[in-house]
Amino acid sequence: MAACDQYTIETIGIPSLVLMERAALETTRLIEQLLTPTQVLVVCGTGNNGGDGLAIARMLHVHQISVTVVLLGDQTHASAQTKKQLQICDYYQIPFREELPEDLAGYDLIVDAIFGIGLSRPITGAYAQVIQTLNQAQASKVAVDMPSGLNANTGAIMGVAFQADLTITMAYRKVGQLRNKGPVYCGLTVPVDIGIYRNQSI
Ligand SMILES: NC(=O)C1=CN([C@@H]2O[C@H](COP(=O)(O)OP(=O)(O)OC[C@H]3O[C@@H](n4cnc5c(N)ncnc54)[C@H](O)[C@@H]3O)[C@@H](O)[C@H]2O)[C@@H](O)CC1
Ligand SMILES: [K+]
Repeated sequence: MAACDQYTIETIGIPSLVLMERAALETTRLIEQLLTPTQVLVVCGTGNNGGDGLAIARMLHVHQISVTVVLLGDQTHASAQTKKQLQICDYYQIPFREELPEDLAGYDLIVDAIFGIGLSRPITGAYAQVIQTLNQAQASKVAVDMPSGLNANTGAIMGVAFQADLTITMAYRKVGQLRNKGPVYCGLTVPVDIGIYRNQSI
């Protein structure tokens, strides 16, 4: 998948931010159609999966759906696209918090945009605690691209993983969604077309 992203961005020339906007548009559309949420908690990391989450939060906000954004990690280390999405959220005066709200009972939807296919090591510490707390909430749960903590290649749990009801995944299903713990942690998996394509050699 990373090779397909790279090919689309570097060889075909579609900018990364365009793909992110398409990912967020498709995800927001499905969330609104399938779940009609009213109070949404969007939990973001600082990689591009988090950038998807920030764009989704902004699109829900523009559609007058109440959103709370939690940004985990050091935003000075955020990817370029995620920094851009933070600036756009600033324009819309969408505030973000660095920790989960005490009480999650008021949310009818939680969106997991902490880690996607860039997860590279087991999840520990504050990230692990956040995921465990989210898993206990009553709200519906949507994962952006991958449930955070699920290995995209193997379907193994990397310490802890977000337990999704619905996973909206970009372009193609990942191997890890179909193997091992993948089906259990993804819930229903829906691939969406965001303009990423593979060439014959990938
Ligand atoms: N490349 C692109 O242009 C696109 C990417 N997209 C999204 O971007 C995601 C991939 O983005 P990235 O490659 O930035 O990766 P992620 O956003 O999945 O995560 C990468 C970040 O997490 C950190 N990290 C990894 N494992 C960790 C752990 N266990 N504990 C703490 N930090 C950890 C890494 O150091 C890095 O900063 C996709 O899953 C998809 O959601 C989409 O927006 C479509 C376009
Ligand atoms: K995720």
